[in-house]
Amino acid sequence: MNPRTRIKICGLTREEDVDAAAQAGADAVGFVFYPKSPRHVTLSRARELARRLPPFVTPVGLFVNAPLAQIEAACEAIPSLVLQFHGDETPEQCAAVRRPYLRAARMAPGLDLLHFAHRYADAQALLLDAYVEGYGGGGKVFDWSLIPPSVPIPVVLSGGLTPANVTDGILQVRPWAVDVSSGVESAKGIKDPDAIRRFCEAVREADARIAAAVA
Ligand SMILES: O=C(O)c1ccccc1N[C@@H]1O[C@H](COP(=O)(O)O)[C@@H](O)[C@H]1O
Repeated sequence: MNPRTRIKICGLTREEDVDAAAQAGADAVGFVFYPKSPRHVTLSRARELARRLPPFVTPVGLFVNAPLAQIEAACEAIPSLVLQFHGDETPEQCAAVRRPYLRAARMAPGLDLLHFAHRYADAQALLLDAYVEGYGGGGKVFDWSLIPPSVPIPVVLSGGLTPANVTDGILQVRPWAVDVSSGVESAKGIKDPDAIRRFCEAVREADARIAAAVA
């Protein structure tokens, strides 16, 4: 049983959003290094933002088909960085950086998730996202019933989560963690502190209901 669903808030670009996520109880925050994203941050900007994080809040660097040198430079600049591969990276490319990583699985119908998990067995977690044009951050929910019951790697549920649907998502999927970007924004790349707070409260609501059900 997962006693506490971990929370990642992704796509942070501003100091106040980093502070809001940490204060609301986020376990991780994501910095998007994909240049085509409206949430893209430069390495120096991400380093400034990561320096604000209190202890035990993990910075995550999101990459889409980035060159190895760029990923290594990010790891050097932000020593505690965990990686999120959200493109077409092979298992060998993910492993080459020698860092803990999350591997995004874009949930198109027909994807064999167990086979995918087997290929990326070195990943710390599989991050399940809706299939959208442009790789991610699309605010689209996928059909959670496509997730097989026994994925052998921890699952991070993602894709179109909001304060209104995350409780249901956790109760249905029972993921290790949840990840949100557009569902807590007032504009692309601009987080809404109240939405972040409500999102985290909705996660705790799910955890409380799960705990009550097993008590
Ligand atoms: O946030 C982005 O712009 C982004 C760009 C490219 C790949 C992934 C991206 N974000 C990730 O997408 C999922 C779902 O986001 P949303 O909550 O549906 O907006 C999430 O893991 C983000 O980290």
